[in-house]
Amino acid sequence: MANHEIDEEKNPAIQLYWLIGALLVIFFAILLSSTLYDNRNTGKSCMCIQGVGKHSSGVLKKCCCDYRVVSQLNKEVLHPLLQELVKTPFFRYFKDPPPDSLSNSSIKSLAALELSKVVSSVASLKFGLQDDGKCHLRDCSICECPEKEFPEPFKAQSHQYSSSNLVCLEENPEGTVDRTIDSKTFKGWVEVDNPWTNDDETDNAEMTYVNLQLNPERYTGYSGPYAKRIWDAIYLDNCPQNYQNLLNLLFVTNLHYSVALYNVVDEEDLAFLNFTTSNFDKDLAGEICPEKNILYKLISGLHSSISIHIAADYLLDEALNTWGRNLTLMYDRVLKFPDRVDNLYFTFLFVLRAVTKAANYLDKASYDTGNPEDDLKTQSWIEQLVYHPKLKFACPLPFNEVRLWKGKGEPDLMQQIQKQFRNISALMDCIGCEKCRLWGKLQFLGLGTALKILFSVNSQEHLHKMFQFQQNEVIALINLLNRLLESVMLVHEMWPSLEKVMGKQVSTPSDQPSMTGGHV
Ligand SMILES: Cc1cc2nc3c(=O)[nH]c(=O)nc-3n(C[C@H](O)[C@H](O)[C@H](O)COP(=O)(O)OP(=O)(O)OC[C@H]3O[C@@H](n4cnc5c(N)ncnc54)[C@H](O)[C@@H]3O)c2cc1C
Repeated sequence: MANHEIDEEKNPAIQLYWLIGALLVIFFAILLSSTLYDNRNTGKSCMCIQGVGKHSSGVLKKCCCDYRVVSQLNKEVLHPLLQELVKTPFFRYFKDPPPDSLSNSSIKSLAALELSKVVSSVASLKFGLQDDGKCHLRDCSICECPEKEFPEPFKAQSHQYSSSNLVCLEENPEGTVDRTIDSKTFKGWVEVDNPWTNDDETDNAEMTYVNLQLNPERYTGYSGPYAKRIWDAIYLDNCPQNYQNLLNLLFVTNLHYSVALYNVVDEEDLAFLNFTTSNFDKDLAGEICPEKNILYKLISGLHSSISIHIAADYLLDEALNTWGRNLTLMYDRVLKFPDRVDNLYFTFLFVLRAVTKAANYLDKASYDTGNPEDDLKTQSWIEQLVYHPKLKFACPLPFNEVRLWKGKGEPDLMQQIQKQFRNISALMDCIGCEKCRLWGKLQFLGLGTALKILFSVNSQEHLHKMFQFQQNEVIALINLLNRLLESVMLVHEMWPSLEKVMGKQVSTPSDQPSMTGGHV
């Protein structure tokens, strides 16, 4: 018996088992301690992806900051700072091509969509997706404003538009735009390509500046099958392999177009078509491309934000030109859908994380508009925004991107998703309403910039090289953050009155704090 025990101890196989056992114990100990460390740093384990689409009960499930924290931070820190920032000369001008240069880029967008793979000619594609501009309000268009309004560094050195080219497309004060051509970039801003967007800022000599403060994102009257068609195409492009659906969409949109033009389809067919298109998003979000869920959430969150801004500044009475809040619209389009509210928060936290991750770069960047007093203020507000102690303490990691892109074949997936997002950005040129196109382009560029910051392919190896931005990208990023923040605050603010108006529970987190201030 004793001999047998000694034999066992000497048996190399048994010794190996012991060794493996010991290693496993060490491995689990390390795992446990790293999880505890993670939780200590972030308050909870942050994945921010899986649970957000489900109905929330007070927190953004598996997310790093709950609704209450987000709400407090917004009110006390982010809202005051962002409202100042977006009014500064640096952040209020966005570089945008004039409408008459869009026909080429629309064709480019369509080419970018690779629809040529499924249909034979670009011309028929153009017919399929180019918009009719069913935007019956003058408020849809933007208008040009005098060159003297611009900071010196923004002014073109050559190729300026003559005053006869400065056609005022509408007379109301909200629509003023300056289309002076910019041929001078800011000192320190580099012209690098953003792999996430279709941004052709570098090669378009016809770019002009638009004053965002004079062109608020609001109701424009752009609606009907044409607007929906763009959204459908955006959601559809979330899943590039799905060419059959793409084909279906083309078929459907062409039929919509035919219906509008020639009335060639009867009511029953139209009901079928509407049913088909309204189900695209659900299909795409859920069953067909679950791995692209994050992109879907970002787009859906942005869609919610746009809808909230439309409802918040709505033309209530066209005859009397009365503008105000349309609570029913806000409820019908966003608040009665828990996933749309969650996606809005998700997108907001995602963009907030991107801004804080790029803190070092943003803090050191040049905000030169030729007016040292303004520029110093801009610099100081940016510094406060990205390093605010309350933000660092309460919500240190609004979104944890580190755990993404770890699987096999992820570089390919990343490139595939980048391409999809570029295609989506390119679709903005197909929007038939000028003001919607402006805000659409800006916000998708902002989202592309956030994606570039968080998911740059080179982020691990070349951290110091990673953050290089075009001026327009930074302007878009900060303005997008402000738009999303305003939407989140509006949702909080509107809850009590919406419950009264609707007479029922709206889709809100159950621990919703009562928000009174923070008018957006
Ligand atoms: C990029 C872009 C910018 C626009 N900007 C403006 C603007 O500034 N002012 C303006 O008045 N109009 C704007 N529009 C038009 C506006 O967004 C709507 O399309 C229009 O008001 C008609 O709304 P709707 O109720 O038919 O639904 P839409 O908002 O067109 O939605 C289409 C379909 O998408 C799905 N859907 C809706 N919301 C979500 C969501 N959050 N997540 C997932 N799926 C969703 C639903 O199935 C819905 O039927 C813009 C359109 C686009 C594409």
